[in-house]
Amino acid sequence: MAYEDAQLKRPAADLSEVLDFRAILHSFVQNGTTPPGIFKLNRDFDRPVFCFEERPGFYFIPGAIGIEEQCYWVRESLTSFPQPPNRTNHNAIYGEIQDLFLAVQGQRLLVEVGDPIAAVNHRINSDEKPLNLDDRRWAFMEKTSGISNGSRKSIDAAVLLRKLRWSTLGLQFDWSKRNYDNSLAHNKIPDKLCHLAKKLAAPAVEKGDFKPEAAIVNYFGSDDTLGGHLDDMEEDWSKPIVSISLGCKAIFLLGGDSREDPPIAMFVRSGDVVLMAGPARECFHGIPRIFTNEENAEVSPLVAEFLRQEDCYFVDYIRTSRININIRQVH
Ligand SMILES: O=C(O)CCC(=O)C(=O)O
Ligand SMILES: [Fe+2]
Repeated sequence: MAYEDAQLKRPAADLSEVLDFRAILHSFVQNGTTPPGIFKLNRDFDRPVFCFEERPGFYFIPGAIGIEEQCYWVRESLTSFPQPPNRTNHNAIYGEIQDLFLAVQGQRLLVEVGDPIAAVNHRINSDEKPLNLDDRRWAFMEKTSGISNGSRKSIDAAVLLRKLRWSTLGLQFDWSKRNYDNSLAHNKIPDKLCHLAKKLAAPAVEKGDFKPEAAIVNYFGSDDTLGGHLDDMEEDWSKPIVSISLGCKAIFLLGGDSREDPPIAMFVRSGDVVLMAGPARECFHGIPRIFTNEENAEVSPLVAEFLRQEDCYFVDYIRTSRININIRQVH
């Protein structure tokens, strides 16, 4: 996942060069035409599916997810997906964090509560089973509790949510070994996500079945990018990666199988779905830019839906963030 690629990282200077599949869909519906090098799949699916002549195995489904469903997946991405045993980028520093989003709503602080010296003293001075403070050294506390004063380290739950960069569902991906680690505790990928991924994957599944086993959820704040990379840790590359965009608009760069191939730049908006299967699994790709300013983020329908549901914490988050859920068959 971590192949840096200067070419893919560079933002497109001229946005008029960036392909806009919403406009492509619009003209296809109006007059049945597509730009040179792009065609619509002939087979019938719920929505038109577009492909590039020069990138077989890559599929773009504009507006594949409706607005209410987008809200549902944003909620899940912020509330249940980061819950243990799913791992997040915060695990390495804080250990398991339970109920991060509830803590944001409660305006709490994550406070370092474990005190290694107290634990040793406790062990020396008592016959009791030693306190297992090393397992849970951080806990959420009320800001008013006063415990954050003094020498204890603490961090605002809202800051932690901002710094959430990824969570992993189903089989857990070990970023240090760049591989799936079957021995790590995990839950099955949620049924609803499994059903959705199977349905979305259909245009890219020619034979056999697509079995969603793992997902990586990427969270992007305004300056976050994802460098050019390949997802090459899954066994069967004929199976697609199903990639769902939520929140702010971004630019997706699709390179070729060589770093020399000039990448194709396209906008990805909330509700768009990309599939990469077969030869497209060997295409470098990345996210060089997300748009968090109001006029370019194109997130207002989603914001309006959350406002209707009176969910200000979701609104605050999604106004300036993008979430990508990408689902994979591992074995
Ligand atoms: O954010 C995206 O649209 C792409 C994510 C991706 O390529 C990945 O997680 O491997
Ligand atoms: Fe990827």
